[in-house]
Amino acid sequence: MTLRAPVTDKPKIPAIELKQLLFFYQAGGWQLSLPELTLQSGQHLFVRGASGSGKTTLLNLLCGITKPVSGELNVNGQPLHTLSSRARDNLRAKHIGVVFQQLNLIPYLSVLDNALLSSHFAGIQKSEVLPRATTLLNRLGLSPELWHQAATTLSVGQQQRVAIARALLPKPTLLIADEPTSALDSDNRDTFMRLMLAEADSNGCTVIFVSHDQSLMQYFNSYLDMQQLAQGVKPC
Ligand SMILES: Nc1ncnc2c1ncn2[C@@H]1O[C@H](COP(=O)(O)OP(=O)(O)OP(=O)(O)O)[C@@H](O)[C@H]1O
Repeated sequence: MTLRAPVTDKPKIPAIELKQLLFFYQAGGWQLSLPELTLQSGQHLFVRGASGSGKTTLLNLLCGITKPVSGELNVNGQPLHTLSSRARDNLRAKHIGVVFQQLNLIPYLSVLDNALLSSHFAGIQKSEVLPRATTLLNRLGLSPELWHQAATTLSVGQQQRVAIARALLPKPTLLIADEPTSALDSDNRDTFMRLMLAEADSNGCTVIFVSHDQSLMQYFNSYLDMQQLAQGVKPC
């Protein structure tokens, strides 16, 4: 008789797990010290904090642009604190969508080509991603007559939507967004937030969203400010 092992649910790997994380730009200067944070896959976290409290620094660490001075930082089970810069870039290209305040659109590329750029870096064929790109641009309110214009001819609010489309197209497991709604009016902001989070949810994507705008907290299932994070408070 063969005895089968009982069927058990695989333990889920947290989307983010950080422990005793320390980062500084120069020794003796400002430092970011975070005792603990765990985010489950699919969680949507809103992070707020005063100017200069380290929000952008934290996002740079989470997406592997910078590396902690000490401590552990695991993203989808990958130990970012041990990976080389190239391995972190690779992980970001394949699994992390990023929208920064500066947007970083390529000025001479069209709206469509800017949106497709992330998929190119993730190694996804254009023919495979094109139908999803056009659907997503439409859903974000960017109509076909805009797709072949240079991205920088668009309003800042439209450019923010191109940047979100670019971040979401390769179906990342983690979306990191730094003030992406700052140039939108309240109607467009509401549409944008709902679309971004619905799109993220449809792929089970974890979201970390940083903003000064406390009214956006209503869209999130968990919340932290930088001060609480520095004290090791768990998201509520
Ligand atoms: N490249 C850098 N070199 C040295 N110090 C830096 C650098 N970038 C940021 N800092 C410092 O690190 C601290 C945190 O900056 P950070 O940009 O992370 O804050 P923030 O909360 O995102 O601010 P804001 O809301 O104004 O964008 C600040 O004191 C800032 O001066």
